[in-house]
Amino acid sequence: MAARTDRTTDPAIVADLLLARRGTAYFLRKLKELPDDALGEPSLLPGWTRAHVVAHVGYNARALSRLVTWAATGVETPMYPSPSARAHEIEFGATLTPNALRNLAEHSAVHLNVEWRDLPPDRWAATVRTAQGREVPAAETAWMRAREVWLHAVDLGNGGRFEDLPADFLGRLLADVTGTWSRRPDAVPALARLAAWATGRSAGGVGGPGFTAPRWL
Ligand SMILES: O=C(O)/C=C/C(=O)CC(=O)C(=O)O
Repeated sequence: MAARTDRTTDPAIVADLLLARRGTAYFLRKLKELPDDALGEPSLLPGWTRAHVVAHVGYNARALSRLVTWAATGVETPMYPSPSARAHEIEFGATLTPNALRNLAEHSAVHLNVEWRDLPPDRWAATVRTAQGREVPAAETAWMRAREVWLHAVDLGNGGRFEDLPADFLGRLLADVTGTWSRRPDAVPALARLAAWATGRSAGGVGGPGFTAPRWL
């Protein structure tokens, strides 16, 4: 019997799927390195334990699987019923046992992978709506997942570093951030500081006391 592989052969989608899958492997590796009793400790995200991060990453895979199902069937299947349902689910997830959390992270990733694998080539262009209300082609789910797994691997706070993340991921992440900031007047000061630093015109760096990066997602 032939091995089952992705039905899409579009080079851009194949590359994004690879980035998401490598990020998932990295996240799951950082999770495996954590002993059970470390999951209740704070993550690098304010107000979230590592258990919150793991629950969020698991539920994100389920939410993205719903978008892929939407693309496959044409039946609207939102990521989450509402922002409060999303927040409630993460709070609930953070109370799961370490074993259940590990299962959630792994099984949801496998499920998303199968949904991607089986999505017919012509359905990757189908429009779906994200939890932020953005209308995007289903192909964007691969990049959305890559962003979640690479960033939240660092947020686990057990040694994951931006320096370990692939350069193509970092470049695209910054393009996402600066793209969002350039459309938001309140974020222009941050954009200006970043541009000054990146072009070698600000020896003082980007941040500083009392200067917090504006939201980008
Ligand atoms: O990229 C977007 O428009 C939305 C992304 C998310 O909502 C990712 C999450 O924060 C999540 O799945 O909970």
